[in-house]
Amino acid sequence: MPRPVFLSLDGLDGTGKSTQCRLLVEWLSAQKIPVTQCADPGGTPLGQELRKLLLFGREHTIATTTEALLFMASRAQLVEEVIRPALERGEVVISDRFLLANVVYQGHAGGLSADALWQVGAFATGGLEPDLTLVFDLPPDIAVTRRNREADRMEERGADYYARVSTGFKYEAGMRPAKYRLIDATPDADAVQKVARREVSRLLSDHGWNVQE
Ligand SMILES: Nc1ncnc2c1ncn2[C@@H]1O[C@H](COP(=O)(O)OP(=O)(O)OP(=O)(O)O)[C@@H](O)[C@H]1O
Ligand SMILES: Cc1cn([C@H]2C[C@H](O)[C@@H](COP(=O)(O)O)O2)c(=O)[nH]c1=O
Repeated sequence: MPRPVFLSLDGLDGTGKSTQCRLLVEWLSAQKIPVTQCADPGGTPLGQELRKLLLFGREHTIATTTEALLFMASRAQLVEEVIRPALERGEVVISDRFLLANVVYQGHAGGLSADALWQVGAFATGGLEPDLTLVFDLPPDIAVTRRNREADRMEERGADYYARVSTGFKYEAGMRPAKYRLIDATPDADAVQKVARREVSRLLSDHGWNVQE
C-alpha cells in the first residue's frame, strides 16, 4: 500500500519553483497518482489574505519578527486545512515553499535566529516536515531577470538581501543532505524537470508508489 508523501520546492524568487511544481503535478496526475498542490504563503482563504498583506501591504510597517510570524500563521492554517487532510487521504502533497523559506528569508537574510525560527516553525506545523525539499539554485542576478513583473514587497529588497537568501538556502541544504536536494536551475525548464522527476521518482518508490519517470 503506497504511503503519503510530502514534498516541497523552494529557492530564490524567480528560480522556477511554480513552473516545476506545475510540471510535477501534470506528470503525477497523468499516472493517476493522487496529488494535492499548494502554495506557502497562501493556499487557504485566510492564507490568501495574509499573502496579500505580506507581499503587497505597503501601507504598514512590518517588523521582521511580525513578518516571520505572519508567514508562520499562514503555514499553520495551510497545514491544518489542506496538507494534513491530504496526507490523511494517502495523497502526495507538493507545496510551493514551506518552513525552510521562513528560516532563510527572515533568519539568514533578515537577521532573526534560524534556530528560533525552526522551533517556532515546529510549533506552527505541529512538527510536520516535508519528506524531501527540492531547493532550486540560480545566481541571484539571473533570478531577477527571470522575474518579468513588478517587484512585490519582498522582492524590493536589495541585492545584498538576496545574496544572503541564496547563501542561506545553500547552507541549510548542506546541513541536511538527506532532506534537501540542491538542483541547478540554470538549464531550461524541461532539463530541470528531468532532474526533479528523478528525485521525486526515487522518493515515491521508497514510499511504495509505482511511478514511471
Ligand atoms: N529553467 C528556466 N529557464 C528559463 N526561464 C524559466 C525557467 N523556469 C521558469 N522560467 C521562467 O521564469 C519565470 C519565473 O518562473 P516561476 O514563476 O516558475 O518562478 P518562481 O520561482 O515560482 O518565482 P516566484 O518565487 O517569484 O513566484 C517565468 O517567466 C518562467 O516561465
Ligand atoms: C514562505 C515564505 C516566503 N517568503 C517570501 C519568499 C517570496 O519572496 C515570497 C513568496 O512569494 P512566492 O511567489 O510564493 O515565491 O515570500 C518569506 O519571506 N518567508 C516565508 O516563510
